[in-house]
Amino acid sequence: MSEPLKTVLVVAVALIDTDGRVLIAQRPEGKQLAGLWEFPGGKVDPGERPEQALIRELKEELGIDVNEACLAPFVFTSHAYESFHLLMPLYLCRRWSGVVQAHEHSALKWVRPNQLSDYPMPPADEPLVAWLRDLL
Ligand SMILES: Nc1nc2c([nH]c(=O)n2[C@@H]2O[C@H](COP(=O)(O)OP(=O)(O)OP(=O)(O)O)[C@@H](O)[C@H]2O)c(=O)[nH]1
Ligand SMILES: [Mg+2]
Repeated sequence: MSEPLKTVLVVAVALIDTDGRVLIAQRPEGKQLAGLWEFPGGKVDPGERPEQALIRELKEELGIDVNEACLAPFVFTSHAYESFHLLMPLYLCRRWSGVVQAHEHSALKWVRPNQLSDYPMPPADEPLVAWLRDLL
């Protein structure tokens, strides 16, 4: 019997601009899944609430400030990677302050929901992209 996979909680967000486009960010060289496009976010630290973690990650990764009330729970993905099991809720957010900047990614892009499938994303993100396309 193989060891059970550890479940890792990662929080992510679809930031939506006034034109209805969604922000995706390219993972930098040297990181797992480098070059793939993802939703900004990251791991929830011990003792941290998911929304707190997302607000922290958005400040670190994009330099923006988000109010917790502006984070709307949307859908989640549950995906077995080789070395861990990813559980990742995706929030929607249409309001923030500051200008998005790539502090930790190699590029950022605003994309229409029906064009998200043109960008290579981690396998766990596939169902999220389908939900965004169908529900936004
Ligand atoms: N942020 C984010 N992570 C994703 C997505 N899809 C996906 O499989 N992941 C996986 O979730 C895991 C954690 O994400 P992360 O690398 O952003 O974590 P983090 O910001 O805390 O970075 P760090 O661990 O380098 O400090 C990675 O293995 C990543 O590949 C996604 O759309 N957004
Ligand atoms: Mg991250």
